[in-house]
Amino acid sequence: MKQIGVVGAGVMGTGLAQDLAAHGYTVVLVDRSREQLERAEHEVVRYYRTGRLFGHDTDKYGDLTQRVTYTTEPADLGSVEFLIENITENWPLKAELYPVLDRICPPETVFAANTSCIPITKIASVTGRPAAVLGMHFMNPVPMKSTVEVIRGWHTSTETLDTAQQLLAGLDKRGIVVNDMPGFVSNRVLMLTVNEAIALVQDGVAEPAEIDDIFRSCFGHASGPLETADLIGLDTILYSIEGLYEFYADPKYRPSPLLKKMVDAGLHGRKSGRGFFTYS
Ligand SMILES: NC(=O)c1ccc[n+]([C@@H]2O[C@H](COP(=O)([O-])OP(=O)(O)OC[C@H]3O[C@@H](n4cnc5c(N)ncnc54)[C@H](O)[C@@H]3O)[C@@H](O)[C@H]2O)c1
Repeated sequence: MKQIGVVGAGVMGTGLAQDLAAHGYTVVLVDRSREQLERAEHEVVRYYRTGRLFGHDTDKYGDLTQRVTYTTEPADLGSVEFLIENITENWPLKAELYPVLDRICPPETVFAANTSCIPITKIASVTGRPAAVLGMHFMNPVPMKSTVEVIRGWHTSTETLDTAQQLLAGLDKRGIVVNDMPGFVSNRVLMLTVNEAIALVQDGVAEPAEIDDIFRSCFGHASGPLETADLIGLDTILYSIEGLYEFYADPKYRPSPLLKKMVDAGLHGRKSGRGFFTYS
């Protein structure tokens, strides 16, 4: 497996392109926004130059920047052997995209959905290859994280899971396989925690820095829920929690009004320069 398609050049798609290229894969990176592709290219070049500072051998296979193609044309995915989809966490958008990918890619191409919460079985249902669809929930930032939550949809075949594990091995990562339900393991728990942390800010119980400090200092977590939310993107958090609310029809997933207000105000976290904290 050498050529990998990556659809969506946002936070996750860019991280994947960096990591795949650094491990010798050739990447076709697709986004509908030219501006996002330009931003992604800038980040890939920056990673090539600075990755070594974080102990990453970005030069192991030569110049990784030469192995990424940037395009707005899904038709350029016609010969990829494996595809990882990372577009906005929005079901209508994904439901429109997958049938297009299904027509373009060879029937044996595996489709891995890097979604936070959308059920894999639902994604597979809009393709003609449900056995070749699985979830691969990569963690952010992709090049820094060694473990991936792998999701087995209703129809996902053993061959598809094996192919995905092979790709992960090529990235020096390990997959933990779980069954399919909205939010899987990680985000069914994390989204509730983040949402409740936002409710604490809304209720004036504590400042964001104090909430995160409690998680880091008292529980020994590597980061607090609000800095994690900023890293993920508050828009992605809102889409995810709205998805869980809808899929489970359970009021425990009701998004915090403060989260909705911040997203409306354009405070999308680290990627927009401001969320619960400010970034330069
Ligand atoms: N941010 C995280 O920490 C994180 C972690 C794991 C998984 N995810 C999941 O990964 C996916 C992407 O998240 P992100 O944070 O990178 O989002 P993002 O908002 O940073 O990027 C999404 C990208 O998708 C593009 N896009 C939207 N519709 C498209 C289409 N039809 N065709 C091509 N490109 C399209 C947008 O232009 C944008 O560049 C989501 O499903 C999210 O839930 C996110």
